[in-house]
Amino acid sequence: MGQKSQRSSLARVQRWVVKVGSALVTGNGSGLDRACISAWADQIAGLRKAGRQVTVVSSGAVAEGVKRLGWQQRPRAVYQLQAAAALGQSGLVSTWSEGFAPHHLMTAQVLLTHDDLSDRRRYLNARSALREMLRLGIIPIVNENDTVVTDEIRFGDNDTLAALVANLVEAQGLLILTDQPGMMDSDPRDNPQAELICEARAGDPGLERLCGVSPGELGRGGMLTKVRAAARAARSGAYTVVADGREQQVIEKIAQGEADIGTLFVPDSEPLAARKQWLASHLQVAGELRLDDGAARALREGGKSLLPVGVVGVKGDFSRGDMVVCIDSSGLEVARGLVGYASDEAEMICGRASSELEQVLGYVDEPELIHRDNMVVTG
Ligand SMILES: Nc1ncnc2c1ncn2[C@@H]1O[C@H](COP(=O)(O)OP(=O)(O)O)[C@@H](O)[C@H]1O
Ligand SMILES: N[C@@H](CCC(=O)OP(=O)(O)O)C(=O)O
Repeated sequence: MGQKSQRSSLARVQRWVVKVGSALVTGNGSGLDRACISAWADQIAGLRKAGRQVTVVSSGAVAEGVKRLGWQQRPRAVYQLQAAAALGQSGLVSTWSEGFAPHHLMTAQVLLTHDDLSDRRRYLNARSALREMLRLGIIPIVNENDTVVTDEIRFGDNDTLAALVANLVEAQGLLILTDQPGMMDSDPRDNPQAELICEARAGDPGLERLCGVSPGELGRGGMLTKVRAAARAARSGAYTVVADGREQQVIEKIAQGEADIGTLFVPDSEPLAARKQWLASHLQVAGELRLDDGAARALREGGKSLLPVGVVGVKGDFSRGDMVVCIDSSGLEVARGLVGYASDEAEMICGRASSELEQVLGYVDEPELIHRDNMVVTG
C-alpha cells in the first residue's frame, strides 16, 4: 500500500491516545501554555463530537512544578522531583479541564505507575476504569504518578506510558506531539539540515540509529523513546504519528488522514493480526468458558465467533471486555479472547440461542459471547 492509503486509514481510527511532551505543554518551561492546551482541547472535542474516543497523556508536571517553585533548573534529587511533580500536576490537570470546559466535556486525572500495568488485578482495574471513562464521554488525562514512583516502578518517560495506554484501551492510533515536525533523519539539534521522515515501519531497527542520544532540557526520552513507543503500540495494531504540537489544527489534520504532516509509523502486520498476537501473549486471564463439542469445533475449524449457545459452564469473576480462556470438554484450551458479557450475564445466557438474549437479560450488547475479531485460537 502507498503512503496516501496508509495515511487515509487514520481517518477511520475510532480510538486515539494523544500524548503531549513537557516542552510543549509548558511553553519550554515558561509556564503552562493555556492557549496551546485550549487549542488541543478544542480539536479533541471535535473528535469526540464525531463519536471518536480520545485519551490524553500529558507530561509537564515536573517542568510546571519547577517553574512554580522558581527553581532555575530541574533538580536531581528524587524527593525534589516528587514535590515539584505534585505541585505541577494539579495545575496541569486543572488547565486541561479548563480547556475542555467550553465544550462541556469532563476530564479525569489518571496517575499510573508501572506496577499498575504489570500487576494483573491493577491492570484490569486501570483498563476497565479507562474504558468506562471513555464510554461515559470523559476525557482521561493520564500522567505517571511521579510523586510515589521509585526507580523500579517507573515508566521513566511518557512516550512509553502512552504506548502502554494505547495497548490498554486498544487504541488504533497513538499521536505523540512534540517540539519537532516529526522524526527527522538525524537529531535536528545537532543537524539543522535534518529532514522529516514521512513514513516508516514501526519496529524498523534502523530507526533507532537516527535518534540523538539525549532529550531536550525538559523532555525525558527524546526521539528514541518515541520510536520504541511506536513499536510497542504496533504490537496491538496501532498506528503512531509523531508530529509538531504547535502546528495549527495538528490533531484534526492527522485524524482526518491528511498526508504531509508528521511521521507515520505503520504497524508491521494488519491491525487485526497484530492485535490477536498481542491478545495471545499480553493480557491476563480473568475467567474461563467451557464449550460443548460443537462450539469447540466451530472455533477450531470454522473460524467462527463464540455464541452463548455453545457454552456449558462459566468460571471466574470477569467484566465485559476482559480476557477469558475457552476450554473444551476434555479441559484443553481452544481459544482466548475478550468476552462481550460479564460473568454473571454469561452464566445467565450460556446454553441459550442468541435470539433469546434480550428476553433473558432485558437487553443485548451483541449476539456473540466472544467475537472472532477479539479472539485467538490457541489449541
Ligand atoms: N531523529 C530525530 N528527529 C527529531 N527529533 C530528534 C531526533 N533525535 C533526537 N531528537 C530530539 O528529541 C527531542 C524531543 O524529545 P523530548 O525532548 O523528550 O520531547 P517531548 O517532551 O516532546 O517528549 C527533540 O527536540 C529533538 O532534539
Ligand atoms: N511525568 C513527567 C513527564 C516525563 C516525560 O516523559 O516527559 P516528556 O519526555 O516531556 O514526555 C512529568 O509530567 O513531568
